[in-house]
Amino acid sequence: MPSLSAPPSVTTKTVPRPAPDGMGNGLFATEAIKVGEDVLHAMTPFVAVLDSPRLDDTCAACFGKRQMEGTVDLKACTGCRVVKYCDRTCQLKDWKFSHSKECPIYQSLKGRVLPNNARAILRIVLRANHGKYNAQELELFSSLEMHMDKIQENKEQQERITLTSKSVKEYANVPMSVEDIAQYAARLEVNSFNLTTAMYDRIGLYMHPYAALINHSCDYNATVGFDGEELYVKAVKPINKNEQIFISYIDTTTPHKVRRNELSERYFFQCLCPKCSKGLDTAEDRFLESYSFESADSETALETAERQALELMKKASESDSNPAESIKDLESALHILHATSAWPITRQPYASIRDQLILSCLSASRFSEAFIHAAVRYLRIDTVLYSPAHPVRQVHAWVLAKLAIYLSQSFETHPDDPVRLEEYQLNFHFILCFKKLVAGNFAQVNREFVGQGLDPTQLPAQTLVRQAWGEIGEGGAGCLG
Ligand SMILES: C[S@@+](CC[C@H](N)C(=O)[O-])C[C@H]1O[C@@H](n2cnc3c(N)ncnc32)[C@H](O)[C@@H]1O
Repeated sequence: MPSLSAPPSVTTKTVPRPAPDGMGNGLFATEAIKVGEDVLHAMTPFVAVLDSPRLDDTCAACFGKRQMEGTVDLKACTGCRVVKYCDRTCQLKDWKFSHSKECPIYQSLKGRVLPNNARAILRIVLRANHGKYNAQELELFSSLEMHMDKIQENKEQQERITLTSKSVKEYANVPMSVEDIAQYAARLEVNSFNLTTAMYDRIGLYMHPYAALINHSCDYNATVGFDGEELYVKAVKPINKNEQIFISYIDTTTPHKVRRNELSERYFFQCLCPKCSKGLDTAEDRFLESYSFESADSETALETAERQALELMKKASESDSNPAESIKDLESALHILHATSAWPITRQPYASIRDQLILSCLSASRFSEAFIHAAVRYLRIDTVLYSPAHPVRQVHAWVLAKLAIYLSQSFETHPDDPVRLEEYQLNFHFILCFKKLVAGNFAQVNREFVGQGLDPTQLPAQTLVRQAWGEIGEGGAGCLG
């Protein structure tokens, strides 16, 4: 192994070294790290690009950070009209990073927008060929696992990578072979992160060759988050000196079989973490034990329910569906799972359907309903699915607190006022910036409730909401399915 170390733009309490159990290299703690502390902080990405639908509503330089802090009128690049920026500062930054090289290429495509992975590979190729990476960054990148042998066994994946690499070579017009570009593409597939907002919504892909050294465990001790273009890895469990850092590459709230398939398809390994070693004996899989199979068809009934619920969830997430239609579909999906009498509210896809339903309710200004589902999620679901310090729990806690405050103040006193959703969401975003989130904890949320004179059982005359709190308190959340 070449001597790998963190580039100067990274602050970290880790060191890379070979990891056990065929994991390749990994990162190990150089000192004890407390819950909530930074494991790693990278100031800039090796490459980061927005997903195509986000090009229109998110700044391609700060990735929405400035939009969270106040109203920003995004302006399209006058050259290519593909990317948008908050202002000249953001534009100049991206121009220097690599847009000066890619802008003429985008222009030549005459309105056709390359998919996100092609845009990312193009950026890496252009930057590498113009000497914009230092030797240390390139050495780290070249050391990363790419599983070329496995990719070559998969005809579809191989063809996709070759096709993208050929196009990138043609557009970039650089003295690099298609094979070398294909290696960049393969490394990107295995090593990129989902770039997310502070609300953990995916907006693009992000690659950092030092952070990419972190291996996966479904029983992880750290999580990744973003503040604009900065990447943070925070401890969600106490980490001892010399202990390996683990994050989760996938949604670990899904059953064992789903996790195993996702990890082997995209990352080519079998997870041997403590959670996977338990096989079916975990909260995600144990639910069938209490289900009495009366006939051979019973298991099929559960599978049918799951399929129908997933279909409705997919339909609801299609970009052109209006929020009221989505709410109907998502409620039907919840009812299908609830009607099996065997599906705990913590088992996927129940939890994800509810997450989506909360977003649809907010988009449709149906805040009482959003509140009820947010309360069930915070009190009954997150406590099972996530460790107490997990940032997702903090995002959900803030959403709940803000909804409670909103419902108790504005909603009650001005029932006829049209709700200005933009303002409302902006307010959310402002509060939910990543640094604040991870520094926060549940006591803070509770203090906010109390500080606002809010006892959830004493909320104003919102019968539905008060009733829901009562039901949750009595452990009756299942009836909200
Ligand atoms: C993002 S890279 C992590 C860094 C990698 N270990 C390396 O040396 O380049 C992902 C790859 O690491 C390996 N890996 C990560 N977590 C693993 C685990 N829990 N068990 C086995 N291999 C793992 C797999 O080869 C996977 O495709």
